[in-house]
Amino acid sequence: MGEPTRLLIHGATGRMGRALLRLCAERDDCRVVGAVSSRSPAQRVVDGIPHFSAAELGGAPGFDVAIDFSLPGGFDAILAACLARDSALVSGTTGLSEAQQAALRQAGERIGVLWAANFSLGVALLEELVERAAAALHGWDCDIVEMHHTRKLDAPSGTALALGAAAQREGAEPRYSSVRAGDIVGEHLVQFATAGERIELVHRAGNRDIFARGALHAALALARRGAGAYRLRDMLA
Ligand SMILES: NC(=O)C1=CN([C@@H]2O[C@H](COP(=O)(O)OP(=O)(O)OC[C@H]3O[C@@H](n4cnc5c(N)ncnc54)[C@H](OP(=O)(O)O)[C@@H]3O)[C@@H](O)[C@H]2O)C=CC1
Ligand SMILES: O=C(O)C1=N[C@H](C(=O)O)C[C@H](O)C1
Repeated sequence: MGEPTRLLIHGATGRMGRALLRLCAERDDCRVVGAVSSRSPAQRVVDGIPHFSAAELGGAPGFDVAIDFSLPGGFDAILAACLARDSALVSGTTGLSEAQQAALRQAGERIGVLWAANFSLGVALLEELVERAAAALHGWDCDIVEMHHTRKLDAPSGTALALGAAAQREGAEPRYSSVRAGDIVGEHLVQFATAGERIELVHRAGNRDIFARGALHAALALARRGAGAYRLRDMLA
């Protein structure tokens, strides 16, 4: 095995950031060289990992790939930091604006970038199943119901919107419903309905490790690729 891939975790104190730090600590093919969050005190070192606040991002050490699970307000800075250092970026931050998505695609001309609304294997398959069902079910109503914990800020979820794009058919717009309750990690139901029958496709996340493992897999694969705007399915093939 070669040198471990150097990772910067952006959004490190959050629910996803903490899962990533824990999973990285169990592996020897990657090394976290820096952890960034909006408010981490300057020069704090936890378990040997230097933490930086968003304002100190420029002082973080060199890294091969940044993994970003933060908020849209932090996205421009991490993308700029990756461009400035010729480092790759894997992002799972949802609620990005059209302009931020366009900036990410443009960055793909210079560095490797990969954004996904959901890094679980199950949702990657669900998207394909929804595409297939939508292609076969002309004229059926499509409803997407997503449920998440009460701390989630964006609605509909990024995954619901991605599933909606997969379900898009001429003349039939999917409808979205969002539930925010308790500590639900993430559930997505795609229902196709017509007179007398319904099809339901459901994914339920039981913990955040499924997303963190997918993002780590994508980051290590992206480190071996050149510039480009990749999708998660490019890294699963
Ligand atoms: N694609 C996927 O598979 C998944 C995507 N997500 C998405 O990931 C994102 C994070 O989710 P979650 O971990 O639950 O959120 P949390 O609120 O738990 O964590 C957010 C993290 O981002 C940091 N942060 C906030 N603003 C900034 C900023 N301006 N600059 C740098 N860091 C910042 C916070 O730092 P501080 O604590 O200091 O404020 C914190 O570390 C959300 O957009 C969520 O929808 C979540 C799960 C899976
Ligand atoms: O914020 C979350 O928690 C999640 N966000 C993602 C989304 O918006 O789809 C993925 C997952 O459902 C958890």
